[in-house]
Formats: sequence, C-alpha cells, structure tokens
Amino acid sequence: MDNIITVRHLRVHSRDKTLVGPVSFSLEPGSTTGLCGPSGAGKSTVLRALVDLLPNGLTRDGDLQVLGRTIAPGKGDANLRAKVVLVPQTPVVFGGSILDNALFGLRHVLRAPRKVLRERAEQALHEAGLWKEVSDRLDAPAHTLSVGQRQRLCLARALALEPAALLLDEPTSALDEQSRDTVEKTIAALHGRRAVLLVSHDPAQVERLCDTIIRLDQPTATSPTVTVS
Ligand SMILES: Nc1ncnc2c1ncn2[C@@H]1O[C@H](COP(=O)(O)OP(=O)(O)OP(=O)(O)O)[C@@H](O)[C@H]1O
Repeated sequence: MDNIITVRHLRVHSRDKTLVGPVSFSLEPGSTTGLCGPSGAGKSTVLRALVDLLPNGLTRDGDLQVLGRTIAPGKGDANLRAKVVLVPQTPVVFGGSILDNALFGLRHVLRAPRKVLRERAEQALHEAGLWKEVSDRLDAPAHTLSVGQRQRLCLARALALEPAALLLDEPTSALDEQSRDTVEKTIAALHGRRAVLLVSHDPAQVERLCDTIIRLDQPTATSPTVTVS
C-alpha cells in the first residue's frame, strides 16, 4: 500500500536561516514513528509543515506528499487536515461543551445525523481514555477540564475524525502516570490501523511505542541533519 505521508528534503526557513532540515522520511499505513531530538531541533515545526500550517514568517521547500497528492506550500486545505490531524502540545479547547469539542471537526467533515456523530464522538472519548471522567457531564463547559483532560479531549477530537495519520506533539507531557498509561494504550491500539508520528522527549516511551525513529539533531547554520533508524 502507498505511504500515507512522504517527505523529501523538507526544509523550513525563517527570513534569515534554515530552521529544520533537510528531512526525508515516510509514514507507512499503520506505522508508529517517533520524532525525537533536543529542544529547538524543529520537531513541532516539522509537524506543522506536514499539515501546511507553518507560523507566519516561516516557509518550506522540498516535497510533501499526502496520500499520493503533492501539497504545495500554502495549498493545504480542510480535506488534508481531516486526513492528517495534528494534536498540538498545548491543548486547544473551544468555547462550548465537552461534547461540542469532541464533535468539532467531525461535524464539518461528516454529513450524518447528529446521533451518528455523537456515537462517534463518544467512542473517541472512550479511545482517548476520557470517557469515565466526563460521561456524566458532557454538556459542561470544556474549559472546566484540567490540562491533562483537555489534552485527552484534543486527542478524542482527532480520533473522531478517523484520520489516516495522527501527528502527536508530546501528547503525555502534561499527564500524570495513570493518564499517560491510558494515552499510551490508545496510541498502541492505533498501531496497524493509523499512521502515527509521535514527538516525545521520553526515550522509554518511544521505545515502547514506535517501530521507527526519526532523530532531528540540533540544527546548525551549516549542516542540519536527520537520521532515520
Ligand atoms: N515563528 C517562528 N519564527 C522564527 N523561528 C521560529 C518560529 N517557530 C519556531 N522557530 C524556531 O524554530 C526552531 C524549532 O522550533 P520547534 O518548536 O519546532 O522545536 P522543537 O524541537 O519542537 O522544540 P521543543 O522540544 O522545545 O518543543 C527553534 O529554533 C525555534 O526558535
């Protein structure tokens, strides 16, 4: 089967320097890949480049293909972001209820009766390990959740889309041990079903979950490097 994502010689630049790359790798269907490297090496920037959502002032070059389609810079769209879903390190919850947040995104990509959407959102809350904590207050404002719960809500929102690839930026960094284990189980259960690109500072976690590791070295002005093992 074709790769979900193929990246060749991807580089990200600010106005005056190259911040990341060149990076080349591919994500096969169902694979779990770790993206590692020191702080500032460009892990979050790579994830944002993959969904064509770089911050203002940053540009990319190189080749990005998603599900066989070349994504030119600035040409990423809602369709791409439903197939390749980024869960950022800092959880973003919207105004509205916990359920509204789990449905956000799904409502835009799936035309189905509300009952069907709700079932899928509830299933995603189960998968993200949040269901027990929120099942009796789905209509409560999402901002009443703790940071760790918000992180799992964002994961649920992404899972509800049933994406081909999930890009997870340090998904357990704000979690206690128990919640971390729950999220790790969720990620492990995705193996073989969805491509996952996992940014993690925890070598043991990468070892537990990933079958391939991409290491970004600290970029230097002359020779940023990447290794794939
Ligand atoms: N909008 C921006 N403008 C200029 N430079 C930026 C911008 N965003 C990120 N950078 C720079 O790009 C580099 C990579 O940042 P990035 O956040 O991707 O690193 P990271 O590996 O994810 O770090 P961490 O592990 O600390 O989260 C850093 O040097 C950072 O300062």
